[in-house]
Amino acid sequence: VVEQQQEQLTDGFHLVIDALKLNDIDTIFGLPGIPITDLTRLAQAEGMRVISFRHEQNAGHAAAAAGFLTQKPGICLTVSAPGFLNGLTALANATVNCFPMILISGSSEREIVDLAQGDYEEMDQLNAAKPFCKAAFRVLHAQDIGIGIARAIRAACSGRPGGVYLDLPAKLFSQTMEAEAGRRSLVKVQDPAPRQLPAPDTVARALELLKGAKRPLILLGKGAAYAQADTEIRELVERSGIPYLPMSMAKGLLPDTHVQSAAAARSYVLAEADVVVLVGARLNWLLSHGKGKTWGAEPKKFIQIDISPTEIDSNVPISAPLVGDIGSCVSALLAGMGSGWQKPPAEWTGAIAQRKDKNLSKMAQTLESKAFPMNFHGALGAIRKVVQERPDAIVVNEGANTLDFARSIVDMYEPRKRLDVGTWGVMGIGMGFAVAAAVTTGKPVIAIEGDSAFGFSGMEVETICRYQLPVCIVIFNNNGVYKGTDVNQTGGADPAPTVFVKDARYDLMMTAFGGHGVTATTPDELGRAMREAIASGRPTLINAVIDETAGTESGRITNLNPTRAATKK
Ligand SMILES: Nc1ncnc2c1ncn2[C@@H]1O[C@H](COP(=O)(O)OP(=O)(O)O)[C@@H](O)[C@H]1O
Ligand SMILES: Cc1ncc(Cc2csc(CCOP(=O)(O)OP(=O)(O)O)c2C)c(N)n1
Repeated sequence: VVEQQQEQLTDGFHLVIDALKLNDIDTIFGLPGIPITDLTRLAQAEGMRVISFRHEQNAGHAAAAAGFLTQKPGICLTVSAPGFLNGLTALANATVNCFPMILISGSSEREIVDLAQGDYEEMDQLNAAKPFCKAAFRVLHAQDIGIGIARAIRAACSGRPGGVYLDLPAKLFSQTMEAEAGRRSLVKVQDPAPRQLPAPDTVARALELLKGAKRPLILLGKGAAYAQADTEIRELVERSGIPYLPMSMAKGLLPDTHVQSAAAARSYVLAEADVVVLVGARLNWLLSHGKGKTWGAEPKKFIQIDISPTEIDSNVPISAPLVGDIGSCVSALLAGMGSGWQKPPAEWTGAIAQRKDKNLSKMAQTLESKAFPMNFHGALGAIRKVVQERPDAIVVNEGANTLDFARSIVDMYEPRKRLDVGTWGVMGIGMGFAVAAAVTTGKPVIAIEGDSAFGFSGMEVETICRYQLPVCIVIFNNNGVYKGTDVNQTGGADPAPTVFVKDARYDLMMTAFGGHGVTATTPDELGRAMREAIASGRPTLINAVIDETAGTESGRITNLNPTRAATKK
């Protein structure tokens, strides 16, 4: 009889797993520990893929990248307090970048936390999370687990996607309830990201403005990549004949080699365009807030497609806002354009082509550099060729010079194949994004890493080896943060704050865990090692030796550094 009664019961552990599976979530990125260790074990036993990391921040970045790639919220699972806090940076980064993810953390008992009586890992996590996410929920009763997870999924995916926190106190997991009642309490979210169609008059206004443009430009942001409206976006560009500029994670929506890409003439088109169509791109710091010398002397007119109504007019007045999801907005524009759309004046497209050709031929010479030790351009010239051969590979990229140069040198050919530091410029996304890309797509992953950037998540090399993931890490080893030449200004024995151990052997980190490690000192060696890594599918780390005098401090954003006014010692 007891056994029968047991069979008729379920508990918090199983309800969490059943609720996730009911909503087609099959992967958890996390780090086990009290009170969620058994949840990770049970989830694995119930057929979910549980990827266990060495630091929760990397699990969180993986969950966010999985959200960007799949449009389903990536799940990061952590222990309470310090584990939760470690995941918080990734939750905040997901929210800033509009990636759907849910941070689920075990937590201490409410009655002890609220009386500040000193529980194990005591923290009011729900309130700590709220400033850094789209929404935050706590579940206290087993029968509410279904609705709690449903609310978290919808909050993460609907409207502007983002990070959501879900707080599950330890006691919840062992609560039991009738199995049938438990099943009925689960919620399958219907249409978590409902289409939002633009108002017809806003479409007409936008087309009217675009029709009159002499120097139009389309600017594609990572929202356009996330929207998975690839066919509509390509048709908008090609049918209109308007030159386009992809932001870094929108590269590959159309191949970077596309005749209408204006990326190699970026400064010219931003300064000279008269009407700019923003598609899932914010006029934030990455676009100089839509004003100033970057945007030239002539006032611009902006058409902005965005699912967030309050993004409109954030920095400059938007003449023709189109509020809705990108797929619906672009489809409406295409419908309104009809077939006889007038292409932009040849004077405009010709001027762009001229500048593109000049800049591309100048860059081509630098990519053949045989400098020894390698410089950024020589190494990236080799990587560029490998990515051209394997357009299906996913590129992860972080660093300063390593990031800035790779963004313009390494062409992308397919949508959602480039994952980088995004809106926040956060270092440390590398290995988490690489794990998520490999696990989510099964495709080869090429992580192009500055040596300092790699240091933020480097311990996940063990995770990559443990799951035998097809990740090829290329570390641009120039012996320091930015460059390796900084000198100690106090004359003391300590190394300067930005330099590392010279000629470090990062490749041995990979061999330490059974992967393949190799040092490359020339572009040919680098290219060969990458091709071998991709062909073998084996976790590989290539320690690419880069001239420590190459590059600049902070790459292209050196100007953001405050300047020292006082010279007083
Ligand atoms: N499906 C979607 N439809 C419309 N807008 C979207 C969608 N997904 C995200 N967005 C919007 O895309 C924008 C992305 O901007 P941003 O992150 O600044 O891109 P980038 O850095 O590439 O310029 C955000 O304002 C977000 O609201
Ligand atoms: C979480 C966080 N902490 C610090 C920083 C500040 C920073 C921006 S870029 C960077 C690393 C640059 O060194 P790297 O060797 O990777 O670069 P390079 O050789 O020039 O390609 C740091 C530390 C950021 N952005 N995020």
